[in-house]
Amino acid sequence: MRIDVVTIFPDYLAPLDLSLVGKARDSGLLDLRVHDLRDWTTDRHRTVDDTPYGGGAGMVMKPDVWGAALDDITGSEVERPAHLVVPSPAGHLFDQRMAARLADDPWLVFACGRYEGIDARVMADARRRVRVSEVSIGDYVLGGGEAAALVIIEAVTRLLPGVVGNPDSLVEESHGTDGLLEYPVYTKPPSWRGLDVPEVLLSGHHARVARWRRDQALRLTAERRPDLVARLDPDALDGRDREV
Ligand SMILES: N#Cc1c(-c2ccc3cc[nH]c3c2)n[nH]c1N
Repeated sequence: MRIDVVTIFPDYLAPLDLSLVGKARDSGLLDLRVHDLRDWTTDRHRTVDDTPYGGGAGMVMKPDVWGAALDDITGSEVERPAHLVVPSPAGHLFDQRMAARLADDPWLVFACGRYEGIDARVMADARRRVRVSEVSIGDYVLGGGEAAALVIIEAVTRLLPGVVGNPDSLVEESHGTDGLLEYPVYTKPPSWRGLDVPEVLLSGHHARVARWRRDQALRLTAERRPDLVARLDPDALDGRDREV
């Protein structure tokens, strides 16, 4: 997979050199390139914003600068279709299912806005040539798209084949395929500051451990995310294996 990120704060994306995403880059599983939007400005002040039509506070990012940048980047490979991902508070809500869909794309280009956002004609023009998705990582306000790009890139990269050592670990986790929150986890010592690991986890009885974990996942999901419970398959709720 190739990922390009366009931003006026390239250093904001420095964490993508580390850990899981850094390893994916080093191993060649991920070709990630970060671009400074100001490289496409043409004035001596390297201006990327201007006042909003219709008035109002703040500034809007200029279409001509973004257009030049996206033309260069998305036009650089004809054999691979680019998918433009634009973090936006007005975007479709990002979730694990969207992460899985994006992980199937061969090429993602992130356009990270700042100020009051990117001139809407940039996305309208891009839609003439490439797939465009405006995506939000949640119902709160950030100062720009870079933090969202970090979140989305990490969630997508870890789903790429070969990135996570044990693919099984992708299954049993919060918001994984069973739609439940993850059960509590423990490691040595068996007792710590007077707090003991639940006995069942020390029993070696795999079926009981599995049942306990599912019960915990159901309990936590019901307590913390009743909205996810509403979406569950009723047959899956009791955790019994059934012949299909
Ligand atoms: N994704 C996302 C966002 C944003 C966001 C994204 C881009 C810009 C550009 C200027 N301000 C922004 C806020 N706020 N909250 C979210 N969940």
